[in-house]
This record gives sequence, C-alpha cells and structure tokens, in this order.
Amino acid sequence: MNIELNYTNIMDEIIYEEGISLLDFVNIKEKINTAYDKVMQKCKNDELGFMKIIYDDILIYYELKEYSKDFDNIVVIGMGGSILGTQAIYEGVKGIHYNDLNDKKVYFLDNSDPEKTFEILNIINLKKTLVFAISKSGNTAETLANFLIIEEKLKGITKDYKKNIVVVANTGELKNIADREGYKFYRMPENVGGRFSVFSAVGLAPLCCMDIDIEALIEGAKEMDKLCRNKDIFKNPALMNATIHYIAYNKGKTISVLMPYIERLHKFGLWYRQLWAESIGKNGIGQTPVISLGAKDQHSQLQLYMDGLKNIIITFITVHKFKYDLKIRSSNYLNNRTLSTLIHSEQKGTEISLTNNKIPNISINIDELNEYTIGKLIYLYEMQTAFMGELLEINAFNQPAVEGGKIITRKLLEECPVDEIKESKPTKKYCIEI
Ligand SMILES: O=P(O)(O)OC[C@H]1O[C@](O)(CO)[C@@H](O)[C@@H]1O
Repeated sequence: MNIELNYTNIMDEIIYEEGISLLDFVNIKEKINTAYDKVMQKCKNDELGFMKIIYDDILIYYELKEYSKDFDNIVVIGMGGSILGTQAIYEGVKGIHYNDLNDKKVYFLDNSDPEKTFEILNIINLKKTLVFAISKSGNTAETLANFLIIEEKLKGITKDYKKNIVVVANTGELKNIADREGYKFYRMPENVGGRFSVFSAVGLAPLCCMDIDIEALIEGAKEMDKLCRNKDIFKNPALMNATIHYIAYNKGKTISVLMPYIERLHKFGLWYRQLWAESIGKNGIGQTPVISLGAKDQHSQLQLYMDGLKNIIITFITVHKFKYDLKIRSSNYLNNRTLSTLIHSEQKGTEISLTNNKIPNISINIDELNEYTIGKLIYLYEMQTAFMGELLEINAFNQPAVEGGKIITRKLLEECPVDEIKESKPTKKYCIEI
C-alpha cells in the first residue's frame, strides 16, 4: 500500500447529520452502476482517449530526452490543460525551489502578463534553451503570443533556431507554423481532452527532459487504472470518491476543498481545480473547487471552513515521508520535535476539529511522493471526474462556456487599432475614479 483513502470522517456516526451513510449509497445503487457502465462503454467506443494513452509506447520520448542534454534551460509555453499537469508533476516530484546545479532550469509561461514573460526572457540564455509550445487547439491566444515572441527572439540570435523548438499541437496556427518551419513535432490525440492530457505528449515530452522518470509515472497511472475498472465501489477509489462528492453535493456541499499538507502538491491542486471546474461546472450544475495549502491556510481560510456556511466537503492530502526534515531546538511544546511532526500534528488537529464541527472530510494519505504515486493520484482524479460527470448527467469533456470570452477578446483585438484596446462602454457605466 502506498496511498490510503480514509473515509472515516465522512461516514462515521459522529458526523452523521452532515455526512454520508451506507443508506445513501443503497438509495442510488442503480445510478452508480449506470455511471460506471457509461464510463466503461465510452472507453470501449474510443471516446475517452485518456484511458488509452497510458498504454501507448513511451520509448519515443527517450530520443527527445537524449536530445535535450545539450540545453541548460527548458521553457514550457501553454495554458490550462496543456501545462498545469506538467507543472503539477514537475513540482510534485522535484519541489518548488529545486536547485540541483547539474539539472536544467525549468520555467513555465502560462499567462499573457508581459512582466512575467519579460522577466523569464531576461534571465535565460535563449540559445541554450529548449522551448516547448503546447496547445491542443493550436490557437490559444496566450500560448501563441508567448510563442511568437520567443520564436522571433530566437530567430534574431541564431540561424539554428529550429533546434530550440518543440511543438505539441493538434491543429490551428501553432501546427501550421510547426509544419512550415519543420519544428520537432508531437501530435495530441483528438479524443483526449486538454485537461486529461498530461499522460500524452503534452506532459511526457517536456517531463522526460526535466529528469522525471516517466516510466514510473505511467506505471502509477496503469496501477490506478486497474483499480478504477473494478465495478465494486468499495474497491474502486475513483467511483467511491465521485459518489461521495455527488451525495455531498446533493446535501448542499457545493464547494470541494482540496487541502494538501505539503507545498510540493500546490500545483497539483491548481491542476485539480481546472479539472473539476471545467468538467463539472455546466448546465447550472457545479461543485466549486477550492485549493488550500496546509498548514499555512489554517491561518487564513480555516475559520470559514469551520464556522461559516456548512457547504463544504474537504479532502486532505498528507505525505508521510518528506524528502528532508529539520529538528527544532528545545523550547516549550515544540521541544526537540521535527518540522514534519509539527505539520502532521497540525493536519491531524485540523481534521479532528473539523470532524467535531461536523464538516465532512476525507484523507488521502501518501507514503512517499514520487513519480509513481503522483501518477496514481492524477489518474485517480481523472477517473473520479469521468464518473462524476456521469452521476451528474453532464458532459464532463467539453467547456462550451469558456469560448464566449475568447470570442469577445478576439473581436476586441480585431476591431481596435494595434495597442489601443479601449474599454467597451458598459464597463464604464458605473465607475468611480480615484
Ligand atoms: O490546449 P489549448 O487548446 O491551448 O487550450 C488550453 C486550455 O484552454 C481551455 O480551452 C479553456 O480556455 C482549456 O480547456 C484548455 O486546457
């Protein structure tokens, strides 16, 4: 066992009024079975590519890993599903302030904020940088913009600019440019949704160049896949998690908080946030995902969770073995303890006190956080989301509402002269200038 899912604080009698009973499962037994069957049927029909890609050959990436040895830096350009999974795995395995001098420096360009792009370009030697431009549609504004800026700069400093660029796309402008220029190119399968794509070239191509063991990562996902194909809900963690969130949602728990007690999982939380929000939030239905980081967010959000509207379900994630630990010198109750003992005690304390306050909570306890266990965790959440979509009877694999804002932005850009985008009238109607 390397990951334990503990449901005691949601199923136990102590929490009964706000929690979930076995009767709740019995009452929707048919619905659970149908949700399971639908996911398996969609997989058979080749509609859920994310369940298939983990069985694809990963040898193709080893050539790229070898190729990347000539570079000092890696820049990944992408948005949402085209970058968050890669960030989650990179930080989950390596850490936030990872600073091994023998390893490449890794940067993620995931916004249209000019300061961020400028600052990254300012500190890297572009000639020694391998740039990944990743977009399923090939047309996402932020990704294209950052790519066009970097490509132009590369062209300005070296005739050999083509060797610095790798494109992962399916269609669109990015693919057209890659075809025209003959850049190294990986296709993204059409039947894999962006936010479910980290185990395709989207994640594996850049990750294998960042000294991440992609074989162990995929092994973890495959292991979880076996469990998630079990029809018995008590042996299928994704079906169990989805059902618990579904029952909780129907009991008014409209917010799902994910609270890891390890900084390395913060980006995993951001990845989960997109997955749950874009997949589940539609047709007037949705459970808002919130990411909190233990222990520090005990000092910012816990008051609300404990004493505010009783509309949340919380999932804690704990990691037993930290990579490093530090001893605290003797002083009051901290007396010769370690930081890991402190953070574990803080998590336990919060869990017990939330349970006493009848706030339903689940714990995912991981023995050690590495490629294998994060592969398991990511695949667990992908399957949980697929089951949740079926339970809620919505399509978890599209995001039609996001398109509206993109269309208006494009129109604004097309209509206005270069660099003179003006606020449209309605946004100026009620306005205080200070
Ligand atoms: O991979 P693409 O096509 O650049 O899309 C990036 C992200 O943008 C979205 O379409 C939302 O705008 C996400 O669903 C997607 O992950």
